[in-house]
Amino acid sequence: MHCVRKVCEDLYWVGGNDHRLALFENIFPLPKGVSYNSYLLMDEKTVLFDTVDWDVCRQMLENIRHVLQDRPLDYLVVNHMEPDHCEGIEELLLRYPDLQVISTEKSFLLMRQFNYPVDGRTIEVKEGDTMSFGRHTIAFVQAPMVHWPEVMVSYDTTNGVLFSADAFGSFGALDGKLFNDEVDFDRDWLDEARRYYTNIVGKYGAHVQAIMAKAAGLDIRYICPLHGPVWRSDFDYLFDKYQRWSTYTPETDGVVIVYASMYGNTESVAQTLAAKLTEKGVRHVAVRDVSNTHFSDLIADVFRYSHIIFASVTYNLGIYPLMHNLLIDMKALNVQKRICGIIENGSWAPKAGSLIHTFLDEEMKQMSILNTELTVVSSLRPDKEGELDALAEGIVDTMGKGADA
Ligand SMILES: Cc1cc2nc3c(=O)[nH]c(=O)nc-3n(C[C@H](O)[C@H](O)[C@H](O)COP(=O)(O)O)c2cc1C
Repeated sequence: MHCVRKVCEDLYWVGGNDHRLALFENIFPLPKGVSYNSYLLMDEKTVLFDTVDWDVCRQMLENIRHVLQDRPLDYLVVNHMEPDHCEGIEELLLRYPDLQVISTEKSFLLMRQFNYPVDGRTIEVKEGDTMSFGRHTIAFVQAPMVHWPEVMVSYDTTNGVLFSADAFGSFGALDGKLFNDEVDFDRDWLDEARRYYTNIVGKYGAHVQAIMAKAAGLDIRYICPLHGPVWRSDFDYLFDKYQRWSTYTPETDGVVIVYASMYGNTESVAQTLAAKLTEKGVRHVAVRDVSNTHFSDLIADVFRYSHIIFASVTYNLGIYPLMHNLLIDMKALNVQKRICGIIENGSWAPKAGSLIHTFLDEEMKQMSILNTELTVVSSLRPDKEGELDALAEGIVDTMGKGADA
């Protein structure tokens, strides 16, 4: 059965939703599913913007057939040549023998590498090129590294629709609700949108800034991303989030305490610190066990909060492996400009604290470390509580002051 939504005059969402896929990119859990968005423009020519993953390809084909009725598909614009948006290409080329594919030089190179049979059916576009399909004229804008090097976005100069590729996307299936104003985005979508952005595009903040600067000059009325809701209102809300995330500016004045604990003693310190902070009036305090929180959630948290407290046991003279992995992931995704606190635990030769300190200091950018570092020897005894209080004070004193505090 077809499942289509009208976006605006002449334009239809013809993508698909998937609740069965366990892991996006074979790594990120999808508790709320995922959508693959594909958009069909019905002008004097018919133009499809991107395709979908193989899992929902039949759904997309049925949707396209339903909207086209007996018309052929004339053009396919490929804004992003990642396979989750391209698995429909081959099938479309077979079904529509006159179909031509519009994309960038790099994108066609990738298409050939991935064995999509596009040869002889390509129209190459570059920055600033436009094509008219009747009433609608589309401008093509390069957006390299948002999130692959070949990416472009397409802008319909006639009605202000921006086909934004992976930018402004989110994990989560649409489940019938296409537009941002049909959902409570802040309540139901923001966490998954943050997890999507920070883990998928987070590394490329400077490139996201570049495309946002280009977008600022456009009269945008709709943003059509490749995953998640279509935006047709509240652009300031969305741009504010993207501005913060892409400049590594915290979204929330608050603390995420990430702990690694094998027997519960370090966990107990983390809980006590959380209680002390809450008592001191800090409203946003999150406590995460590094062993049972998926790293993609931890990455979303460290992008979100102004303060990160690392509380780790020493493990064979090193940092607990999962905590070490988190630090490596944070570095890989360019996390920076945070205020950090360190709590270490060791029973005979505590080392985790100094190693975390060195990592933050030498491997990462603009991480400000509170000088109230705390060493716990096996368990926190009452005579050490003053040191934990001092750490809590240091956190409260630097709240709202950014990483330069
Ligand atoms: C496998 C293993 C390796 C450890 N290696 C060290 C170590 O190299 N140096 C040290 O001081 N403590 C070491 N410890 C002790 C822990 O760092 C920590 O003090 C202890 O597990 C209590 O904290 P917890 O209850 O939060 O797990 C080790 C513990 C385990 C189980």
